[in-house]
Amino acid sequence: MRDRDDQDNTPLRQCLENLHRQLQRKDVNQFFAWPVTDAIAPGYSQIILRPMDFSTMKDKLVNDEYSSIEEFRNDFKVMCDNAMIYNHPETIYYKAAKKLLNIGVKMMSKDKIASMYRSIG
Ligand SMILES: CC(=O)c1cc(-c2ccccn2)c2ncccn12
Repeated sequence: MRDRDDQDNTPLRQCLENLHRQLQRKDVNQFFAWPVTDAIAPGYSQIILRPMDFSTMKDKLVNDEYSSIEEFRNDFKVMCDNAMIYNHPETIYYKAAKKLLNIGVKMMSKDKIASMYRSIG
């Protein structure tokens, strides 16, 4: 029986905590820190059917809802893609999402993920 502590410091969990921290540091304006609300983005919940943000990703991480780095990377990509769907290309949000996505794709390339799995054994 694995107690709570065991689940806290599995190699995958440590890897995801590290990736989450590194990626969130790149969101200097904290545009992606919290769920986007209809109050700040009119009609958002009608247009974006699968919202995602760093706080939700952290909750999923803490609740061990990610069984792989690829699942984590998918949520990250959804978060960035949402911003490029809802916002026009000339907005600060679209540009921030494009830049963040580029950083994340490099940080979580197939090769990088393979080497992470090798390092976490
Ligand atoms: C990520 C995103 O689409 C976003 C974040 C924000 C945001 C996030 C934090 C503070 C202010 N605005 C936002 N505001 C209007 C339209 C879209 N957004």
